[in-house]
Amino acid sequence: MLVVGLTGGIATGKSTVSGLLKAHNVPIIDADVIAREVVAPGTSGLSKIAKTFGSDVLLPDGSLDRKKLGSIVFNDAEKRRQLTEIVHPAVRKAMLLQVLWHWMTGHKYAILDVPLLIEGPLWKWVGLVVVVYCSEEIQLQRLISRDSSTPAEASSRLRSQIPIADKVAYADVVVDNSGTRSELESQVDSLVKRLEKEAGSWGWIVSWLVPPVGLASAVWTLVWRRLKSTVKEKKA
Ligand SMILES: CC(C)(COP(=O)(O)OP(=O)(O)OC[C@H]1O[C@@H](n2cnc3c(N)ncnc32)[C@H](O)[C@@H]1O)[C@@H](O)C(=O)NCCC(=O)NCCS
Ligand SMILES: Nc1ncnc2c1ncn2[C@@H]1O[C@H](COP(=O)(O)OP(=O)(O)OP(=O)(O)O)[C@@H](O)[C@H]1O
Repeated sequence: MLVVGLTGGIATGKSTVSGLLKAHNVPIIDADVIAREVVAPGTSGLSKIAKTFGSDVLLPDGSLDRKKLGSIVFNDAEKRRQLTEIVHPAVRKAMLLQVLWHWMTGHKYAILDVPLLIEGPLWKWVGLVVVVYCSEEIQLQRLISRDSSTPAEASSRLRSQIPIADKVAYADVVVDNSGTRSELESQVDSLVKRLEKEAGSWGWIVSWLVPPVGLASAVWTLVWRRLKSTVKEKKA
């Protein structure tokens, strides 16, 4: 199975692209959704957060005050590291289980929609990296208008990630979302065609029906990816 990493910078349009991919019946595993599930009321994730950041980051109903926690972690790299140390292992485990599920249910490919794919660095473990790009100016404008945030809040979020121009260097496919939504739609249509082609048909059926072939093909993809990532790291 081809596992595709979809990423970008904050507000470059990952969710918009994954919404368009869903309309093509492409299976999506959304890290932002999982990251919310693993800190829902009653989870060990939420208790660890309350222990680390204090009960001030909880709302009266016991759920996470996301705005308050965001204002802490997006202004302090050490606090952000503490939060990711709590949340990311649970997110990675849930994503792996979902990938296995999609493989068992006979999907040729699945998309991992992960905002921090490059920072992770999960990108070394996927077969194809797709980066949704727009300029930093557009990123800021869209972020401010979507979240009704102040320019300062939007900037601190943006600065807590690797700049989008640097992420592009890791991409196998760049989706340029600087233009209109209909321009984006036609790029997504081309992406789906490419995924269908890269995932193959007969080769994929053989790998699925004969698990040792599937395993060998997965190992080969990972070795190839490691070689490619070493070259990219040397260039960066
Ligand atoms: C700090 C939190 C509570 C703020 O919640 P909020 O609802 O305001 O934002 P939301 O979760 O929708 O995230 C919006 C975007 O912020 C960016 N972002 C989120 N966490 C981080 C982080 N640790 N570092 C950099 N950017 C981040 C991503 O681009 C994400 O798509 C939340 O983002 C969080 O729990 N972050 C840690 C988990 C995480 O890393 N999630 C990203 C996917 S694994
Ligand atoms: N081509 C476009 N033209 C105008 N607005 C757009 C376009 N693409 C996306 N948007 C808008 O920009 C905002 C950010 O897009 P989206 O939420 O898809 O980004 P994201 O990368 O998923 O963000 P995050 O990292 O916060 O999850 C949204 O309000 C969306 O409706």
